[in-house]
Amino acid sequence: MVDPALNNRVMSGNRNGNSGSTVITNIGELMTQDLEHRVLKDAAMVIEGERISWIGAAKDAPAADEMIDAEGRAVLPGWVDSHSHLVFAGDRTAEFEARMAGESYSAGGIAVTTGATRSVSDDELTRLVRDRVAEAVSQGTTYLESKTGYGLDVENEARSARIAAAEVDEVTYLGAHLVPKGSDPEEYTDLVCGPMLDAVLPYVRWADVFCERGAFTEDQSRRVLTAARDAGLGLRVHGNQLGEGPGVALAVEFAAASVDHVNYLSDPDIRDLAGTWAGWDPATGSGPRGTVATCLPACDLSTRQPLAPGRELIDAGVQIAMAANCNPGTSYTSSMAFCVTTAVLQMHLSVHEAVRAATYGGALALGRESGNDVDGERAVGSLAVGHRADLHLLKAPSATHLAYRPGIPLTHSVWRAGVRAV
Ligand SMILES: N=CN[C@@H](CCC(=O)O)C(=O)O
Ligand SMILES: [Zn+2]
Repeated sequence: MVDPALNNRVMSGNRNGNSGSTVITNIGELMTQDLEHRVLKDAAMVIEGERISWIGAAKDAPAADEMIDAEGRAVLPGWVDSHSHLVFAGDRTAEFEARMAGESYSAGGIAVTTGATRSVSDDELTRLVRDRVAEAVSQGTTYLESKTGYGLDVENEARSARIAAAEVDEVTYLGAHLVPKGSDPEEYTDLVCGPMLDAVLPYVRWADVFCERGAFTEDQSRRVLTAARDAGLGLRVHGNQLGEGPGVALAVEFAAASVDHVNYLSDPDIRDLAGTWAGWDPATGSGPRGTVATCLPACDLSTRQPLAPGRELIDAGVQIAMAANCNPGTSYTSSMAFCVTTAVLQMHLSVHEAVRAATYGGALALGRESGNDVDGERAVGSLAVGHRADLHLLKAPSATHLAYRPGIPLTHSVWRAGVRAV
């Protein structure tokens, strides 16, 4: 059961609202996803306020105000879901049914959701987003990004950004999701780069563009990325989802934090992405961060696209993230566990690699990883002293059960910024 009050963006203290300490002991497997990739057996950890203050062997655990016996269960970092589109109303069941009957996905369906989203009140849209965040948290997600992109005019994009900013951890401006019917593509791109960008700026940290046939061309995408960069936003790109195209190359050119989907990659795309990580040291997390390739396996299955080549990307030296891409068109799920299961069973990642992509990788895509405590906020996506206490206890002795027991809801309990959320 999720306490809706726990969905607030900034939280501190424990369930009782004080800043006492809690030791979680008798942890069967503690998968830290820290820089050393430590996986501890018979472990314990201590939470103080919103942070982790101690990690080690259960036998050495210090005393604390409260003691929780994990009874041999596994503990991992809460999921960091770095790609979602939560600000929407309505659903697209009919489109999904048609797709399962053989239709292919096209960007045009975004217009259906835009109409439904514009038609609901602020209160209703807020409730819908809040419910989706609660659903994600109940499955172990503790840090969540959402895009705008179903407003597609100045007023509705600003409204989406404002609502998202109150409900999720990171907001990405996606006015460049679809050219609305009846609009001239160049004039609409001007709007995205001008008045719409100005209107969303107070609420967003990132900007994105859907660079794909049926959405935005390479030139239009370049204009959007340039305007967003000049406005001080971090960048990401929806790229190479429906076919090979310029998305990855643009993301690399603009040093974007991530390029997402990445289903159709040429050899040069993979080589260029790997090149962005050449100066970064994975052992210390220092050096210039490259462009994360974000894989969205639930979306790939729901749109019947080939799964993103996560194995090849990792082998080439690219840092990857895994995200649920919750949205009504291509991936109506917030289940990160489903993505991890698919990554292991179908994309040939090890359990450790899949969990890493869904925790540390997401944090890397959002610039919130270890050693990068920007704006005074604590690192997320890995468990180490000083990091935000975002924990996911499984109803299982090891993370391997996520793949070994597909479809079984394995979330036992969740802490978000030191607060028991589930
Ligand atoms: N591909 C672009 N945007 C979303 C889907 C949007 C929609 O069809 O509603 C995605 O990430 O899959
Ligand atoms: Zn998306």
